[in-house]
Amino acid sequence: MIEARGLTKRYGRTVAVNGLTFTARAGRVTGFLGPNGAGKSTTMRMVLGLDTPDAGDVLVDGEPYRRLRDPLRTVGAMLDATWRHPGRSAREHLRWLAASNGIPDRRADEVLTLVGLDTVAKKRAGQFSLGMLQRLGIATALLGDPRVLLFDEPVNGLDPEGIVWIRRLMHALAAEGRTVFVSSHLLPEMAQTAQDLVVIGRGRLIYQGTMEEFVARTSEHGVRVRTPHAEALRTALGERGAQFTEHDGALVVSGMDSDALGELAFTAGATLHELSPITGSLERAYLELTREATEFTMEQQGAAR
Ligand SMILES: Nc1ncnc2c1ncn2[C@@H]1O[C@H](COP(=O)(O)OP(=O)(O)OP(=O)(O)O)[C@@H](O)[C@H]1O
Repeated sequence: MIEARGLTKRYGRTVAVNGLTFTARAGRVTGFLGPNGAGKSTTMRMVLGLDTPDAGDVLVDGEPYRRLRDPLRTVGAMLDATWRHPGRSAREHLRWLAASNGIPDRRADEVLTLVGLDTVAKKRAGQFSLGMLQRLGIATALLGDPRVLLFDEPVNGLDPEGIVWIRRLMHALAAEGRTVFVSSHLLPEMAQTAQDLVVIGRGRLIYQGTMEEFVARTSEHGVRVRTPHAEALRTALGERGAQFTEHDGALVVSGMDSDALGELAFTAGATLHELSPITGSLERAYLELTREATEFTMEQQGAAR
């Protein structure tokens, strides 16, 4: 489990993280989302003791990182997959890390097999592709068999096969009871990977809860229709008191399901070229929520002046 309480970090006049409180639970994949510069990387660095908070604290399985007796066995992370020792092979790199942390040599081979790099274990990491480096970064995070895992943008630059592989791996790690905390800008991918969400904007918490609730609570639902007889349908909708908006030659009707709308169109003599229910999506919910947060913060700043 990761527990942040009132976590705050300033860089000069920039408040990168501002009173952030959240929990990432064990046995779940928690997506960490926010616009560029929202404070995600800074938060992750504080979880890992690489940055010191100005206020608040963050606990990993009940302890601040710096008090962990066996950090690599408690928490593993991949923050920047492009780092590697160019002259060392993947196996040498992992064995060196294992040796300096009291982890047996054979664990290096185990994690290389786990991430599918066993056939290139002796190749120098300087010659690795981005996808191979991502896998090596994940192998490094898994080396100490930790209960808590952090991944910052793990699917960046991966091909579709690599993306599916990472998604499955994260689900498997969470199913083993581990805490998996992952940031990504790829919302459709996150929608399939994360079970819980922590969303931040300008260093503050915007949402914490399940993916399902996030999408259901914030997203608009409705039915999209296209018809060459739009006027007839508008009149019928008006008589029924239904709410609708118009986008790109289509009507988006709320408060009616597609069955009722299809019947109404039929009675109004409006031929339908499209009748599609709009269900919530992570992308839509995310855009709505982060936009509000940005506007709110800007208003606050304006009022303070
Ligand atoms: N070492 C630093 N020195 C000064 N300012 C910093 C430093 N690190 C981060 N910041 C600032 O803190 C804010 C939060 O940055 P951070 O990198 O944590 O955001 P992020 O959510 O990870 O963004 P992105 O999605 O673009 O990676 C930004 O305004 C950034 O410019």
